[in-house]
Amino acid sequence: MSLIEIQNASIEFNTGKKKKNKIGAVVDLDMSIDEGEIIAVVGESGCGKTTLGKMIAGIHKPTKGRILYNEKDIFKLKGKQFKDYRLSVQMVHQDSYAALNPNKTIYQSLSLPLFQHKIARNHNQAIEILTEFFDEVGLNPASQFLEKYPHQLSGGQRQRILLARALSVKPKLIVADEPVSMVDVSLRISLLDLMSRMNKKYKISFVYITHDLGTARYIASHGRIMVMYLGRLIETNKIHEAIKSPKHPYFHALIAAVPEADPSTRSEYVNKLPLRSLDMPDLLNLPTGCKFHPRCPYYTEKCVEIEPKLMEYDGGLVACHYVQEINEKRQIQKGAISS
Ligand SMILES: Nc1ncnc2c1ncn2[C@@H]1O[C@H](COP(=O)(O)OP(=O)(O)OP(=O)(O)O)[C@@H](O)[C@H]1O
Repeated sequence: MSLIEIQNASIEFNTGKKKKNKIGAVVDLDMSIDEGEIIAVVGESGCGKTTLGKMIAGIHKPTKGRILYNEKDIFKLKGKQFKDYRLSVQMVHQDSYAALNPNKTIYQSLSLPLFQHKIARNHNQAIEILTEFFDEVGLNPASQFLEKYPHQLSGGQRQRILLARALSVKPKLIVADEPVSMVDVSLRISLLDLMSRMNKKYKISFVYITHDLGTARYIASHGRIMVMYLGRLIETNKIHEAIKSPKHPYFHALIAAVPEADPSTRSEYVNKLPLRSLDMPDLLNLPTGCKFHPRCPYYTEKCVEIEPKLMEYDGGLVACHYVQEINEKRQIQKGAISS
């Protein structure tokens, strides 16, 4: 049984007073998250990753569709039950400075949810719980950090504190939205390792949101990837399979655009896919049919007219009318190169 099941969910935002000013940040999305699973959600800026994350965390209510948690619709949960859901799904944001109240010490900020949700009944219990999780995230002795204000800590330390805060309320799922993008490159791996450890030790599921395929591959090495384009899920599969052999032309182009430090480790898809346009369409003025067709080198009239649905292909799901033909073409090209 899935921990969370998202069924045909959409989120629209009004960007002006008129109906035509509505944008679909997430469109008809289906997805399930299993206990202990790590899913990386990738895509270009503005494709709806954060909106999806906030929807999973119960912050944005879908304008259509449902989110089930242990088979119950979370937006039909009342009072304490909804609060419990919000506690079970924690969100860690990229900007650790904005996520912490600058006028409160770390202890004041982190003990508040513990008291609110009766996880700690007094100061000593709160200190005990926070010390345990500060140790867990490598911030020891905890006393050295608890009395500090956010500005007195480094970005890496603040991000660890956010992870300790999330852990302290014993979540089932952490939605980590670009959690390492504002941290020094040298510290990124240790934070990703920390999340992997949390996943294994506490069986916490992770939805890891990023535009960086390298960190996605690292953290979700045994998990799944979901590729989003203009609010739509366009490809999903086990991450290794997907990166080794992307199926949707957009995902192929995304992978081919990643610079590799060691060219010998490049995947066979490193050959650039010459896109017809580098620009993303405007969400207020979307193309007809397949939303990728104005950029796709393989498009036909069918793509202009009909939006493809996700369909099973080679162990994953892909939303492309010509996935089979394109894949065959690639195999032939690959054969020609290697012979
Ligand atoms: N509260 C809001 N009101 C109106 N529009 C919004 C709101 N939140 C997001 N959007 C719009 O929805 C679209 C998707 O935004 P979202 O932040 O989910 O994308 P993203 O993939 O996370 O981007 P990034 O990687 O830049 O954070 C964008 O066009 C954004 O401007």
